[in-house]
Amino acid sequence: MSRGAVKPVVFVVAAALIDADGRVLLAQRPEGKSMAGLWEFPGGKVDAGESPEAALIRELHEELSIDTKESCLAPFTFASHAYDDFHLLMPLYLCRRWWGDVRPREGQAVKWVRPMRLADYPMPPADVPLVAMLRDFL
Ligand SMILES: Nc1nc2c([nH]c(=O)n2[C@H]2C[C@H](O)[C@@H](COP(=O)(O)OP(=O)(O)OP(=O)(O)O)O2)c(=O)[nH]1
Repeated sequence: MSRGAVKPVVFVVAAALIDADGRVLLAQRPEGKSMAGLWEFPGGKVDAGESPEAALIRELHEELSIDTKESCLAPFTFASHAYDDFHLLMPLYLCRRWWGDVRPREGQAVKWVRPMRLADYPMPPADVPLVAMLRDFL
């Protein structure tokens, strides 16, 4: 039985922000980053010693200048995906309540997208199953 190549597991948290019209926020990965140009759920890597929820609250603040709290983050599903050089483990939370207007702070384009239209936006391969689940759920 092959155990496969050992890759570092990278722990990333992400949120599907859902507005009052049931649209989901996607953010475009900026030039200079890996997978530039693809659309993703806002979020980022969990720091050592940080809880997933605290990391997500921090990332939403840093990237979009919104504030939310742990009780507004509902665990939904997760991605487990082997990229060439690392294995991504990424819980996806649903978030319907936050404070402040979405203001992208890192030069990224953002877009509110109806669930049925999510597939029109090219996303990282890890996200493809998540999008199908979101579309079915919302
Ligand atoms: N935030 C987010 N990251 C995602 C998604 N799908 C997906 O494969 N990723 C990957 C892209 C990155 O490799 C990693 C997130 O890292 P990050 O956003 O904190 O940091 P980064 O782009 O600077 O990372 P890097 O890959 O350029 O080192 O997770 C997603 O929907 N949202």
